This record gives sequence, structure tokens and C-alpha cells, in this order.
Amino acid sequence: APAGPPSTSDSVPGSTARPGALGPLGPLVDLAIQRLFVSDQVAAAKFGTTQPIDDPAREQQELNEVRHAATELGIDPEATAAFFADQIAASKVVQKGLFELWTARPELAPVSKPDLTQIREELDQLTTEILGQLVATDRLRQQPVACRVGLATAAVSGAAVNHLDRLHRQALAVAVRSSC
Ligand SMILES: C=C(O[C@@H]1C=C(C(=O)O)C=C[C@H]1O)C(=O)O
Repeated sequence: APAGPPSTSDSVPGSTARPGALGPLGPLVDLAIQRLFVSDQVAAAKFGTTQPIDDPAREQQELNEVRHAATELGIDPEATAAFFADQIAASKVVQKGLFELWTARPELAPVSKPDLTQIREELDQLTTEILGQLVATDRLRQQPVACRVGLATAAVSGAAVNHLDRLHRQALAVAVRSSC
């Protein structure tokens, strides 16, 4: 076959895929980290508006949806809802941390406001992907020792490859606390 022009990613070894967290729980932890980055956008959308960080109605709607989806997918609905409750708690750690930072140092506050409706669609998309990983890792997550080792591996490597700062590392710890 004729060789096409080399693409940038082909010419740089190892750069064809985004680096991710390691091990069998890597994809799940990567999704939790992506959700934390979307939470930066949520904070930017809400900061300086009357929209509160806590939106209990939206949270309840999300938790009801994942409970229902879990039942359809054949995984435990309460454990699944608990996992997502932790994703929500982690998002609020990020939002509160960024609100404090931007209040103390307004020059660091975002200049443009993303659309919260669109960001929530991104969160809904991540929910679907996270549910898929909860299914894929369901058996492993019921083996306490293997799960803990896999989780530590994924969390440490994921925090490193994504260059998580202190705030996002704290939030990640909340996000993964009920994985096993
Ligand atoms: C992300 C938001 O902020 C909070 C966190 C939520 C979440 O992580 O899903 C949901 C509702 C809010 O309490 C939001 O308002 O959409």
C-alpha cells in the first residue's frame, strides 16, 4: 500500500493514544478524572452567578437514572448510586475549591462563562461511559484485595499522567472511595 504522509501522532512514538491511568481500573479512574475536569467548567459556569454549587434536584434526578440503569445492566443499583454520589461529592470539592481560589484571587477567575446546559450534557455522556466501566469491572471490584491494588495503581498513575493539582487529587480520592 502506498505510504501516506506521516501524521504527527505516527511520527512520535507512544503518542497515538492519550496516556491513561494504569491497570484494569485505569479506564474507570480516567473517566472519574475527566468528570473532575468537567467540574472546572461547571464552576466557571456558576461563579459570579446566582446558580448554587449544590443542586439537590439535579443530583436526585441523576441518582435515580443511574439506579434504574444499573438494574437494567445487571449491577447493584445501590452500590452504583453510591459510586455516583461520590462523583457528585467530588465535583463539589472541585467547585468549592475553585470558588475559594477565584474569590481570593479574582485575577485567576475565568473570563468567559460556559453554558451549564451543555456541560450537563457532557456529564450525562460521562455517566453512560462510567456505567459501562462499572459493568466491565464489576467482578474485579468484588475482590477486595485485587480491587484495592488496582485502584491504588490507577489512582496514583492517573493523578500523575493528568498532572492533578492538590485540589483535584483530593477530589479524586473522594471520587474513588467506594469503588471496591
Ligand atoms: C455539576 C453540578 O454541580 C453539582 C454537582 C453535580 C454533579 O456532579 O453531577 C450535580 C448537581 C450539583 O449539585 C451541576 O449543577 O450540574
